[in-house]
Amino acid sequence: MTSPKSRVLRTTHLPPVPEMPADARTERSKWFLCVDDGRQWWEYRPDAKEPQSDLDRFWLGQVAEDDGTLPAPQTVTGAVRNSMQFLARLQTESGHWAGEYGGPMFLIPGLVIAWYVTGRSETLLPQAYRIELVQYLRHREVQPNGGWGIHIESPATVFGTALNYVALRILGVPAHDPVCERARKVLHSLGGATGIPSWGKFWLSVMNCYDWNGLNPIPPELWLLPYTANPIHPGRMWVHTRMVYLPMSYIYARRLSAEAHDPLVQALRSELYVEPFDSIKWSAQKFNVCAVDRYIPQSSFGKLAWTVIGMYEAVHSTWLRDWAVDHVRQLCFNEDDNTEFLDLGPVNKALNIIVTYHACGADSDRFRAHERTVADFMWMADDGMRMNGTNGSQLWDTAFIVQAATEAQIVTEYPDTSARALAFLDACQIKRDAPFETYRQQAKGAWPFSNRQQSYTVSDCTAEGLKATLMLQSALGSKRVSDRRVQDSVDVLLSMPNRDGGFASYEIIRGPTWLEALNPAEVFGKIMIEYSYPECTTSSVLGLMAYTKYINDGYRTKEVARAIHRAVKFILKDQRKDGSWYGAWGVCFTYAGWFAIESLVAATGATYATSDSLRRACAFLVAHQREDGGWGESYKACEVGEWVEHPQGSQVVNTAWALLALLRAGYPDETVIRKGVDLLLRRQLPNGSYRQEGIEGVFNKNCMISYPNYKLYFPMWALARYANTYKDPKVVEDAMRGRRVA
Ligand SMILES: CC(C)=CCC[C@@H](C)[C@H]1CC[C@@]2(C)C3=C(CC[C@]12C)[C@@]1(C)CC[C@H](O)C(C)(C)[C@@H]1CC3
Repeated sequence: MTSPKSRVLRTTHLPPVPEMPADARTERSKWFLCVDDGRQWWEYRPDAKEPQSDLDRFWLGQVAEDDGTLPAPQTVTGAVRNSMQFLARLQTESGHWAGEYGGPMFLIPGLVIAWYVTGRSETLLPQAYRIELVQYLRHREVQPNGGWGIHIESPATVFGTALNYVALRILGVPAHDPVCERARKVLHSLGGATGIPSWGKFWLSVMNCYDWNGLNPIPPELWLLPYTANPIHPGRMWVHTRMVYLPMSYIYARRLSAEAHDPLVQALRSELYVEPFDSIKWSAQKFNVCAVDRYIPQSSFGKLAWTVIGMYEAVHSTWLRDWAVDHVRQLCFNEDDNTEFLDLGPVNKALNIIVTYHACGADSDRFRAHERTVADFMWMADDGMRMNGTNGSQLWDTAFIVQAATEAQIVTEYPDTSARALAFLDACQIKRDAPFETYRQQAKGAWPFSNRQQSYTVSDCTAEGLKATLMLQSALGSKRVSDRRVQDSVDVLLSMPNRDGGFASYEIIRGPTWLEALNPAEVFGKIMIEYSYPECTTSSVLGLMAYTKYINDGYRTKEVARAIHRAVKFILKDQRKDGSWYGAWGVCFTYAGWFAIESLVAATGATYATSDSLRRACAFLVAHQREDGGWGESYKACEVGEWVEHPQGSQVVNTAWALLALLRAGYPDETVIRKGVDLLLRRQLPNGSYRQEGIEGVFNKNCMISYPNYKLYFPMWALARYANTYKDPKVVEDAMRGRRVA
């Protein structure tokens, strides 16, 4: 099969998208979360008579904070029980905990553009979804001036504003709607869409309201180079980067764009810029990125390299390009086939939809399979519908809930919940390696971040899945995951240590650090290759230790011991002078500090009394405790790499991480710890849950991502650890005074 050569994505033969009325809403009581074997998606059933589940109602903001069903806790364990009671209400029939996973503000536009240029299928984005996507974008406008940022807490940027503006217009919001008027004003004040970062230049080009000549090339030929001894083969890049640039290179090579005479395209061309579209010098825009957007400074080496690649683009051979495009198309298909069309993440999902449409057509089975799996990424909540950062965080949340409940010694009090969770952990383990080539790490034996179908190995998810399984099997006295399968997961973990002893996210580090200078995505840091992270390293250490503790059948014993030893060395080396660790995946120092301390204590037997590293780590945390007993970090800490106080004060999630860390380290001053515990007790709602506070997670240093389930289980975990350490102390009255009531 060879790829079609046409460049036009035909859009004008379809009826125009009707105008979306400003008051378009769906009925909150008619949304239902469906699950099947770890998959999850929201359905709108306007005629439904059946009641929603607690889970549906919770995410739609309909669960009372005080429904009078739980006793006010008298002991810390009582507060733990209330948390667990609430969590048990939210478990899905699949056994996993589902949740929202929004935050990034550049995902919806890609999908909406893909929807527009591939035939506007009702299956891909049903009307109810489109209404709620618009609601979400309205809700998430930056206050007070309008526009959108790169994530929900970010100030407005060109990237967020231009792309979401296009999304709204595609979805039928007219240019004169106040939300669009405000966004245009913001966009124009930032210089208009010529200064949009490269991923935005790409999406606007697909919409044909930016010119492909204003974009640095994305040559598909790179994929034809030999892998061995070649540092620039894309297979050596960080998996997210290569899987995004793969379909981008197909679309770029064929310059796929909507039809220019589409009236919406014409309208957008006149709305997005401060100058007339036809007067823009496109080749001068390649490196034009608005200052508020840019996170990574443009290196001169990078600029030179991209200029050379640009020269190649001007003279490239057609037959080589055709060959490369065919190869790339096959790799996209392989990715789809390996992941049951879920793909690695929301960005390559939207891109692969376009590739599939172009290569196979809208009536093909492949395109249909793509349409059907879009819903896995969409999450409905009280503020409308967003696109999640992955197809869910099923395994991640479930593994932590299980571990928190195990430490709280309450899994046997919840036999059904626990049995279902174990069934999910069992089903979620990946049972085979990816059958089709896309340069993947071993997958057989791994646990993924979301579900088995998506099938990507992640080091720490494997370890957390393994730990949770072994703990739960032991607590329940039931064995669903055989020792052989546990050995498979040990194999995965042992395939992952880097030369520095640390563990990266999806794969070992495959490329040289200087590749980072070629990072074409100006808004993300550290994306070209993998890096060792203290969080992933800690989870991996603890996973291997759990294996030794619970199974200990002599399998690869020496290698396990060596991997643990080297990993600990990495963690010690990664500690900063001030005693902290920088968190790459959570906000920020409380997150990484908690992880690092866990593995140092577990693997070395270090105590506060014996270890200088632990003492410094604790001193760092204690120095940042706030007056009210809690800890609160702003997401800005991730951007700047230094502690930044949260403007709204203490956050329950940061407080829980700091407490888990101090308790694990054996920090000797109980009053410090108790003050933090009291803050968690005060903030717990009568139904056992907590209110949503600031954003919890991060990726690539500059984009934040929500982990709303964290507030439901990390406080519970910290309270359980406190109760275990201090023999279930009473909830003192002071702590409960001022407790929040709905
Ligand atoms: C730049 C692009 C492609 C954007 C799409 C978003 C993805 C890159 C993000 C969204 C969720 C995300 C932060 C995630 C991770 C990597 C990057 C992801 C997939 C990992 C798996 C890395 C390892 C981490 O320890 C942890 C498991 C917490 C996260 C989970 C989510």
